[in-house]
Amino acid sequence: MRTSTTSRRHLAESRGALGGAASGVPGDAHPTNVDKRTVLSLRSATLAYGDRVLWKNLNLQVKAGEFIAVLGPNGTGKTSLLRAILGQQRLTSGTVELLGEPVRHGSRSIGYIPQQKLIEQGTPLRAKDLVTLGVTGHRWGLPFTPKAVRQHVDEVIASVGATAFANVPIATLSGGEQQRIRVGQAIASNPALLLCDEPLSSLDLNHQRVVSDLIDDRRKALDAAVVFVTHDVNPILDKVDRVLYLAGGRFRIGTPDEVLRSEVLSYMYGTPIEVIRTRGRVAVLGAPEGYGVHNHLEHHVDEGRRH
Ligand SMILES: Nc1ncnc2c1ncn2[C@@H]1O[C@H](COP(=O)(O)OP(=O)(O)OP(=O)(O)O)[C@@H](O)[C@H]1O
Repeated sequence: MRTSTTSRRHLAESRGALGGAASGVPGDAHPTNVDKRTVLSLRSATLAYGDRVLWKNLNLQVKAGEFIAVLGPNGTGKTSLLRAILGQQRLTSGTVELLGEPVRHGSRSIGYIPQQKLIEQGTPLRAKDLVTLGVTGHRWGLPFTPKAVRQHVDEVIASVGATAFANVPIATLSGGEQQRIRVGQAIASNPALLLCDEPLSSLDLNHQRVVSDLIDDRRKALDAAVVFVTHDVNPILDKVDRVLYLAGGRFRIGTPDEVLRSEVLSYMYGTPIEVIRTRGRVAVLGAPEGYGVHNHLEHHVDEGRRH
């Protein structure tokens, strides 16, 4: 049985998960939530490109059903973290395990939802073909799709609300419709872990809600863990159990209330940062030039002040 959001939050808080910086304090040193399956485990994980250390001594255990948001400015290594979990990027040191085994490239236990990018006109694939690819993987191209697979694909397509456009060339669909299909493709193999790389970027507010609800529904239905990279936590704030915040070569892990605080982010950025909560949204003000984020959040604060 799944725990409620409140009790899951409580569990996350009781883990005392806040901590971890480039200086080496581990983030998740004492996970006590032993009643749930550990899906993803990073231990003393460090990634450097040459002399440039993106993150160091990162410890993170993610349980089945847990929703983790990965936040931080451009270039801090969020996508590199996903690549390491996907087995596409070797760690400089430390380990990353999926369901107790070292990660390997092409694992069927991971569903990956990439950034929203419009598919080129003329691409011959139908929505249904893309979801079938999520089931058959490397066996794509077989002349014959077994009936059981076809039935499963239909169920997945129905679960993401895409039945009406299942047979339409995907390039002709809207951005929101295409992103539904990508969610369908990612969940088609019933993955234990869903990795989402800014899946809401360039979607309008309505479709951000639709797609984030879809991911969350699938998380609940599959008891899947979710690691969700985003520049704006607000569309998913009500779903997030814990945040991994990367900035300035440092990281912090904890509940949104623990991490999204002025004193925590000021320390990480090395400059005064103001975190404001308004109308259930979070705004981060004062990130230094060059960090390239959060300007859009200031917009939300302005909106709040106008009303
Ligand atoms: N294979 C690589 N070799 C060298 N440097 C790399 C490599 N991959 C990424 N980088 C660099 O590492 C840094 C982190 O990149 P990454 O894409 O992980 O950041 P990010 O936090 O996802 O950024 P954004 O928010 O802009 O998408 C960037 O400066 C990038 O140029």
